[in-house]
Amino acid sequence: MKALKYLNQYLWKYKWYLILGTIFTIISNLFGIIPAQLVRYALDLVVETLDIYYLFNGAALQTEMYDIFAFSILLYGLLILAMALLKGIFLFLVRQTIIVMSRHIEFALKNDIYQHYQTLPASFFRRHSTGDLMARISEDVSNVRMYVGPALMYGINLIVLFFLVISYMLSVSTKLTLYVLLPLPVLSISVYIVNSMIMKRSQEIQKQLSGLSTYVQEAFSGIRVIKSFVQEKHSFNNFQKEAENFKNKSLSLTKVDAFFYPVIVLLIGLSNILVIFVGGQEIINGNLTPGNITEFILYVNMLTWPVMALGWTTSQIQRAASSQTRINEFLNEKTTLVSTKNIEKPLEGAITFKHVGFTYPDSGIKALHDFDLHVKQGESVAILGTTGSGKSTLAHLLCRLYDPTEGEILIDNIPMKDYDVHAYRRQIGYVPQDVFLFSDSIENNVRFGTTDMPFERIEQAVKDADLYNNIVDFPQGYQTLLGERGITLSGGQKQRLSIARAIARDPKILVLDDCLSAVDTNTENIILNNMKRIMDQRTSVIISHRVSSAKLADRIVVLDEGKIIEQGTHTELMALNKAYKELYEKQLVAEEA
Ligand SMILES: Nc1ncnc2c1ncn2[C@@H]1O[C@H](COP(=O)(O)OP(=O)(O)OP(=O)(O)O)[C@@H](O)[C@H]1O
Repeated sequence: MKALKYLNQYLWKYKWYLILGTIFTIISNLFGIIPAQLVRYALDLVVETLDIYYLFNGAALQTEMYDIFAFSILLYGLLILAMALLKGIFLFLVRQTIIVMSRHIEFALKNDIYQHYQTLPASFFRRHSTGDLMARISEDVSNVRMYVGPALMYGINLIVLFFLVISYMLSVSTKLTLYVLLPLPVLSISVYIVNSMIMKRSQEIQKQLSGLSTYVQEAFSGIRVIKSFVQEKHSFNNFQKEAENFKNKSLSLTKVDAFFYPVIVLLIGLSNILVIFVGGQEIINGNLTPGNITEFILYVNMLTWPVMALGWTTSQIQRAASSQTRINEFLNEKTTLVSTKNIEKPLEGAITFKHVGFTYPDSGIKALHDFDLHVKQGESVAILGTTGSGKSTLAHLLCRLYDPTEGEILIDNIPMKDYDVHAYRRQIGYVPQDVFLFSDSIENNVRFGTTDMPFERIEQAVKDADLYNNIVDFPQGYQTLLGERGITLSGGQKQRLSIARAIARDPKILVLDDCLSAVDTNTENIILNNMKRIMDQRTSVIISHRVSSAKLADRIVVLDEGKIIEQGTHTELMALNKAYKELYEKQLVAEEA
């Protein structure tokens, strides 16, 4: 429950909706209660006037009396109708304030969570699955909205109605009020118990459903593998098992539902029987009128729905509390990638690694050991190494996706940590190993949020990445849609588009993480030569496991198990006759073969 305190700031922000909503709830309930008294007056009028009416049997006055009597009844009827109409109008206003407030809170909360997600470091996204992140920003926020919306609305309504109805009941008869209220706690508790059962089973169904959807999503994403390994039958059997589980869980919920509603109706019926029995005795004793009993029955029935809603409301609050706990868990995570000095200045591009060591926090794997390297401004350095030697880790550190666990990195002789994180990253062009393109046009993928980027710059970047000829061949050119809604580019085209995106931003430091692996050696040479031209006076770090990508660099650094084992130019390393030369010859033989 404590977790829900977090929402108070939003409730405070939209307090006027809440205050007005409460006022409208009081008014709408008043218009709901007054008709019960009108019914009492009308009924008592009928009972009393009928006796007098029959006394005047045959007299001319009887017709006159009938007219007055019929007019009064009609008036009561019209008044009741008017009250119902007014109640409806105010109920509409209640929803227009409290439910609207809940939608505003949902919107604000979603925005805050999304914004917060974006501040969190890469390690956070490694620890949590995308499904989990999505569930917290969608399903959990929806649960929380049910609390600040419908649950709050029914809660306020319940308090107001209880207070009003019980004071009206007490003003008529204390004894009858006590009898009437007797079954209500039982009703409330049983609704709560059954609701908790429903909630538990619904959650299980929800979990099973998300398992089922994940299975189906994965099966269709990997449909090519399933088909080529002729695993359709096996895949269907697995699906059937999951679906069977889902069916059984849904049936168990239906059982509870089917039992629940008749029990509620029975308990309400019991309250009504009590009113008629005890009230009937009171009428015989002359303490109450038939109008009073009718009024009471109306009151009891008025209380039933809110009492039923009490169980629902409490379980919604519980559900919201557990959802908010999950949301708070992420909101309380703070990024460790902060800057103390927030320096914002144009970079020149000199990079110094000083005894840098790095251990991945989640796996404990030490990816870099005592790494020392100085890259001059404008120099191009190739980092070469076997798989798992720590090359991508270097790229992550250069983009400040992680901070070194030992030593430090200096950029233009200033610790990287002192730069404002965003201002620093804006000057880095990063081409990741796993290319990621958005389901958008080619132009927007290159532009990527920089709305004021001139089209000529995009075109030049595309030409430098050797993608121009491919794009002009597409019927829609730069407006060609990619991803789910559009075409699928080949692996090499994707890599080149990703390079165009990085160079279009005119970065001071370019980090290419093995991003030429899917292009042929010829294209690789064209791109690297273009890169040499554009990156003149800028620094580039070219990470690769291919010698062909490395040999054009000013300097080559060979990495093994997170340590530098050789460095120098292509000619120097060839002369050294060690790891580089061995790799070069191996790859040359493979290429010739
Ligand atoms: N996010 C991560 N969390 C935990 N361990 C990681 C993570 N990324 C990499 N590692 C581990 O760190 C080591 C270095 O990985 P890295 O990706 O830097 O190698 P690499 O040289 O780029 O390899 P490749 O050429 O195959 O991409 C590996 O042992 C890897 O398993």
